[in-house]
Amino acid sequence: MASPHLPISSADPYAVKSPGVYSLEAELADVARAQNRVRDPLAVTSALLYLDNITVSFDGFRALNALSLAIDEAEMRAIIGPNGAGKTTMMDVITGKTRPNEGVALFAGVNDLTRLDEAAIAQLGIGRKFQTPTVFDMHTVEDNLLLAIKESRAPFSNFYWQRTPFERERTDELLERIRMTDQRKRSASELSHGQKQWLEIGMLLAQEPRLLLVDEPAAGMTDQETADTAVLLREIAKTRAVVVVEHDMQFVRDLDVKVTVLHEGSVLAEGSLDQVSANERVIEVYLGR
Ligand SMILES: Nc1ncnc2c1ncn2[C@@H]1O[C@H](COP(=O)(O)OP(=O)(O)OP(=O)(O)O)[C@@H](O)[C@H]1O
Repeated sequence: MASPHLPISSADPYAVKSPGVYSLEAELADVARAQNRVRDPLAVTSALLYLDNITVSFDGFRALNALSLAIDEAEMRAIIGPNGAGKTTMMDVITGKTRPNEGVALFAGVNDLTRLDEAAIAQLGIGRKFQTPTVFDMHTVEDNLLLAIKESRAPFSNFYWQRTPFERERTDELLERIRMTDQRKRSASELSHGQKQWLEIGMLLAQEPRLLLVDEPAAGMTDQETADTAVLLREIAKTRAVVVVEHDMQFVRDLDVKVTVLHEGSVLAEGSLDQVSANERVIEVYLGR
């Protein structure tokens, strides 16, 4: 497996360049350091996310059955598979919502996800986007982002609408990244379904996750929104890992990334969409139906 881990050198990309002087870069460097983003020399794997032999049983039924999967830094992976294949359960294991009965789940080679709670895992830099957008409808687009920025910096603190220079710059940057600068003053309640999804992705990016888990982003989107979402996720995956669970094959094709097919709680096939689409077992259990 390729190991595009981050460099550890005197030219530390996360170094604070001018201590004492405000800069967005320096603020983000603190986030990276807090998430221990420079590769730990004790890491047992170069993969950012490493699942090995994960089994989850519900009353004897194996929702995950010896599942093994590795995701590299800044890799985007699409996960497909029939209903009940175990996709959601896998996301639940990664985020600490479900404890596996067996197996290894490591983040950044050192963090044992099976021993951490959901809050600690989020703090490590794993963000999860559920299928239904959860934005604050009564607030504007930019205030939704501001709330997420404030929450990521001082969880559970009192909320003040006044913005610091960091928050102003960060809001602008996130608006640009999700291509919603021209929508900033609109109430979230007026947005289309697709725009709400992008806004929520922006809110997750406010936490600077190293790994973003995205559950069926294309569901309910127009064709244009679906195509735009693929472009957005590809852009995001240049700087962080993204795992996308999706049923929409045109969307998966647009993502143009390695695909993992799950079936009955295990990996059935991996490869490009063309490769897995030609796999007879995959056709039999999923694509050909
Ligand atoms: N809490 C639970 N208790 C019992 N069975 C469960 C539980 N959660 C999931 N399952 C079962 O585990 C299997 C895997 O479910 P999961 O939701 O992970 O599949 P999925 O691939 O996400 O499916 P879908 O595409 O329909 O969302 C299913 O058979 C489901 O019924």
